Amino acid sequence: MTDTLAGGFLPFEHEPYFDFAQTDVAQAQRAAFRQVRERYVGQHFPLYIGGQRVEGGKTFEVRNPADTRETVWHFPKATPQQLEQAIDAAKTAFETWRFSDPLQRATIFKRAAELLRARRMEFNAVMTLENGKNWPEADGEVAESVDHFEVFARETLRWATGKPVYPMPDEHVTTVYEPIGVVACISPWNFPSAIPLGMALGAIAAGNTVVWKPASETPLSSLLLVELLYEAGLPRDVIQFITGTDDVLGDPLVDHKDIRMVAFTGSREIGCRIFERAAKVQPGQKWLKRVMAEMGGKDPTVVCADADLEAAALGIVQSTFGYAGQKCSACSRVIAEDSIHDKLLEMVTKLAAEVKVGLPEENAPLGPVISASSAERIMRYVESGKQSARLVLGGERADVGEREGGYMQPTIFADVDSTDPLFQEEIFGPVLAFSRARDWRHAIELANDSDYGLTAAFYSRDPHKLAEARKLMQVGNLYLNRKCTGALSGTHAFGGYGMSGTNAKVGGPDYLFWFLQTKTVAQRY
Ligand SMILES: NC(=O)c1ccc[n+]([C@@H]2O[C@H](COP(=O)([O-])OP(=O)(O)OC[C@H]3O[C@@H](n4cnc5c(N)ncnc54)[C@H](O)[C@@H]3O)[C@@H](O)[C@H]2O)c1
Ligand SMILES: N[C@@H](CCC=O)C(=O)O
Repeated sequence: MTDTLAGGFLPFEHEPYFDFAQTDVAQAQRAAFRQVRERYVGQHFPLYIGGQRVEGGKTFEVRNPADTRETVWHFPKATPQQLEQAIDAAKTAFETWRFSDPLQRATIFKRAAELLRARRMEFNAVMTLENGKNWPEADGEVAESVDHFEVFARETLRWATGKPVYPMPDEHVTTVYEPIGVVACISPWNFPSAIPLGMALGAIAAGNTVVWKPASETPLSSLLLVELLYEAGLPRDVIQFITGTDDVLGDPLVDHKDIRMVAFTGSREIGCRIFERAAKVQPGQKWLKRVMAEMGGKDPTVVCADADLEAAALGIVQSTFGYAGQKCSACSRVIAEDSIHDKLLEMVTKLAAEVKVGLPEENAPLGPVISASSAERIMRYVESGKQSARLVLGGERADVGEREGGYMQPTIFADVDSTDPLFQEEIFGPVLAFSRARDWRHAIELANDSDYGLTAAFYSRDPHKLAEARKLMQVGNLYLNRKCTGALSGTHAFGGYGMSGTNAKVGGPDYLFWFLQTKTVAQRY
């Protein structure tokens, strides 16, 4: 695709994934695990405030979800004073960065893309060790991070030129976009690279400065990106990187008078809390805070009687059990037309039963969930589901020998009522609810029967049904005849409807507007 808006950059292509079926590629990934273990395991990592490396003080341990007895690395617990220093440093840096040349910003992102491309396997290995993704899942996310650098380079230049207005004979009028200030970027553990990077690049592409607070489960995937941006030429005080506990870095960061915007991705509970708290104008605060809150999902796959059932079954299994169902976009409900329901259930169950549980570092298809507490929470849903619905597959923790981790069998329930928590609540684990619809219109009604509205898949060969689905399905990301996970930066702008959040659409053509304010200048001669 030739990008006419890219200000002179070369054509854009999504970063291709590694083919781990090739022996040499698999060997290279194994070697990267050995190097990462030698280089990083056991290390203590710093904060970055005002461009300075900050070490010392209390720390916390990051555990390997594949065996939670293993501590992989240590990060600082920032103090309230360090939070204050970080916000202050970002505020000072804004006074310079806000006037930086957009071409300089874009060039830094292009350079960062090159640097990351050269280190993808290392970043994959780090992610696997701290968050339990298998090789292709980690690789998909690191490739998405490369795409983000390339896309945001282009978006920086596209927004730099302002927009045309209807002309007046006696005035020269321009509409231009300006940065807004200090942006707090707060991110979840399940996409520790692409998600915080998308929010931080949105902020700095627009000329803002950043206080980056990663999830405590997965800070190294984020820290390495910050250091990569420094290496690519980003002035070091543009991003402050702080880690620690939520009592110090949660409400106090959101409430701070000098924070202009909170860019958050995570749970509905915390997103709603941030939305509410940020609405209060603090003493000394000179703006209404902007809040981007991208939250959970309860994503359905609708299968019509005329659909390609093999494609649907494969898409369902991939999007439900990939990364143990821990994607906001994961399929967690299947709504099938009555006439094909039983056949589809049988096909999905057969495929799901073949999804082997094992170690992410050995590239098993189904790895552990992030923590013991997460596994316990998921098992509570499973146990209650055994009373309210029909268990078809799994339903137990999985045994992987010596390792201690949240390993779970792929689990499927059938005859799930639309009022059941299995149908309504985000479980965030390898658990699928099957429900029967009278016909395809009823299936769409059931799919829409949710507080959430993030992603959905819809399978049919009938152009009329596909057209109706386009209009009626209430989600931010609708996928027709394909699985509901795997949005690509620059192409599938990502963000949901309803309680899935503010519909920010990262990677899309309007995303940078979130981080900008608009100035109209009218001049008479
Ligand atoms: N819509 C999306 O694009 C998207 C993408 C990925 C994940 N998610 C959602 O994220 C959730 C899983 O992530 P999680 O468990 O890390 O979410 P979480 O809400 O528990 O934590 C997210 C971040 O918020 C921080 N936090 C905690 N308390 C805070 C407070 N009071 N104020 C400010 N920040 C606070 C955490 O430390 C973490 O960095 C799921 O619900 C998933 O669907 C959504
Ligand atoms: N953007 C990812 C999901 C991120 C949420 O966890 C996808 O499209 O599958």
